[in-house]
Amino acid sequence: MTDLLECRKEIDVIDKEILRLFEKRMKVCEDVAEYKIHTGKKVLDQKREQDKIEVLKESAHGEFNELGAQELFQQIMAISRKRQYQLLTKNGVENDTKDYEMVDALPMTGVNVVFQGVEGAYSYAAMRAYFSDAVNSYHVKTFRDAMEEVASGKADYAVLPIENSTEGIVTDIYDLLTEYQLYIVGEQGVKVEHVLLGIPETSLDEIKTVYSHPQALAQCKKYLESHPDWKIVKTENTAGAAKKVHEEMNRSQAAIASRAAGELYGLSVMAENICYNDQNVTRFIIVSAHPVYEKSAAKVSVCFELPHESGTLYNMLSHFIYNGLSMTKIESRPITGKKWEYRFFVDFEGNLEEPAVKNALRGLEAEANRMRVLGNYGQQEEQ
Ligand SMILES: O=C(O)C(=O)C[C@]1(C(=O)O)C=C[C@@H](O)C=C1
Repeated sequence: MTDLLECRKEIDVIDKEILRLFEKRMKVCEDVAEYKIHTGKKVLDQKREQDKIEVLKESAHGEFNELGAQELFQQIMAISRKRQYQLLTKNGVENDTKDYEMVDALPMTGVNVVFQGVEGAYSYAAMRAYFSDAVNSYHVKTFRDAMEEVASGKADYAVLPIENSTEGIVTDIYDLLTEYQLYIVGEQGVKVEHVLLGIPETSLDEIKTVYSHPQALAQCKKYLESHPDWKIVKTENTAGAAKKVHEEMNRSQAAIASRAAGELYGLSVMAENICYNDQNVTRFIIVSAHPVYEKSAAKVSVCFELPHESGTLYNMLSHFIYNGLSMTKIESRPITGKKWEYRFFVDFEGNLEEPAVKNALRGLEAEANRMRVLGNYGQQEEQ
């Protein structure tokens, strides 16, 4: 029988040799980086990598080692690229974020701010919480309209809901973010406490129809399930539902919306705390046409598409891990016109000024099919 200690000793010697050769190889890669910095040649050369893998596989013995060699050298070359991205950053080679401008603080007074919905909507509450009273605010009917207002320059900022802690992401906003060349410059959380609103002095057994936005209906689904005979009707926003009940003055109608919307439209609260999650918060983003970020910005949002190949997502995420960046969120959305292909949205902690962030973005930019930095915003969470 072979001796384990002997085997381990032999492995230690081999590993030392592998490490010596790895470091030797990395030194050569640094020379390659220098060449690429001077010539502007791209770090990633897929053809060269494929050719190398083929040659190495041919030299390997047996199927198992062929696959092993492929995986090993793919990793070695991925590390080589990451070292090269670091050197490019160190040498001040510009990347995709070169148009981003850092500011001490965003202009917040005398600006035009658009939100979707009507007054009394949660977007309105988010707008009020984020901006001072010194802004000119107005509302539009749809999320797309809000995006258009910013894209055309009529509004400086739009306030849009992107995620709810109970129901998850607002998919329309994710899709619109890829359609419009706009930037996330801020975020605001709003605690969402839905109530059932009706005509004053109406009782629950008079209700036949309940109006609200699909997200609010979903957040209150347990409550609605306890009233199976009610007809549920979707509206464009919660405050709009309250407005409708107020305008139609029909005692059989009720709306699910905020207490503030009820006050605005003179409706009574018929049931409180009807959302099944009492930690129900909606996160809103502040969108601008200008790629700016505040000095204190602590969160980066990116989106990218990937080739339909095994391991591509793993490779992309390795850029965050390798650069010590903490990923706080990942989402995917189907790409229209490309069946079973997805666009990924990742949030991670950092500021565009940090070398680690620059390195990771450089890697994503070079290795994803399409990559865009959606914004750098948000404050560091208080400890
Ligand atoms: O040969 C190059 O151009 C390199 O940058 C070196 C290297 C490697 O490590 O072998 C790394 C990245 C390229 O995608 C291809 C190969």
